[in-house]
Amino acid sequence: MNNDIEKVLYSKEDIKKTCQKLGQKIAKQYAGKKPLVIGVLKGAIVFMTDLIRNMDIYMDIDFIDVSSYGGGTKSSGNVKLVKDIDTDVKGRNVLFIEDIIDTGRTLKYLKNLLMDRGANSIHVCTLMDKPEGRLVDVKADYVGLKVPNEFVVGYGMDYKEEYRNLPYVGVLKPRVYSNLN
Ligand SMILES: O=P(O)(O)OC[C@H]1O[C@H](OP(=O)(O)OP(=O)(O)O)[C@H](O)[C@@H]1O
Ligand code: HPA
Ligand SMILES: [Mg+2]
Repeated sequence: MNNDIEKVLYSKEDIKKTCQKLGQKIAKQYAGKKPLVIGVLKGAIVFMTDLIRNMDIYMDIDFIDVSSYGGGTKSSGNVKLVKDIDTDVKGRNVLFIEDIIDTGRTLKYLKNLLMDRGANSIHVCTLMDKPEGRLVDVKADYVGLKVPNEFVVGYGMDYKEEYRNLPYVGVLKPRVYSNLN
């Protein structure tokens, strides 16, 4: 896998520091509020497990699975709900955990969904933000690191379902996309 990477954008150490900083900041703001922390599958799994271990507060966790990239590098434009949460969100303070916000379509869909179900507040924490990719107007409340307008993989993020287990975030070599080895 390492051999498929052209450049590393953020190292394991960069990400570790970011998780500590974000976790402590969020914990301060949610102290006493017992948030419902919702991980957006599959990309957010790695980040969420590191982030919540840096938050010394009571919380509930749940997961929602949505998909719009179908494994490729372009958003289909259609956000598909694959698995819903099990928790009733009425009156809850919800914090979504995302790996990346790119076009913003996924986040817009998720915010609308829970607003309609009567959540008290909805905030979003993303490890990566790609502002130049934005096609709909949404912002995260907590942003870890910015990425340029390139397709990135690792630390939860995939290309064709692979590379999620890389401990850093990077860009793939062009030959990976052309399937040449
Ligand atoms: O801002 P957007 O353009 O909507 O892109 C961001 C979303 O796309 C990716 O999910 P994907 O649909 O690839 O599913 P996955 O997490 O299972 O890989 C990523 O994990 C975010 O949830
Ligand atoms: O740059 C990206 N990489 C992986 N998954 C993604 N989903 C949206 N943007 C990206
Ligand atoms: Mg994906």
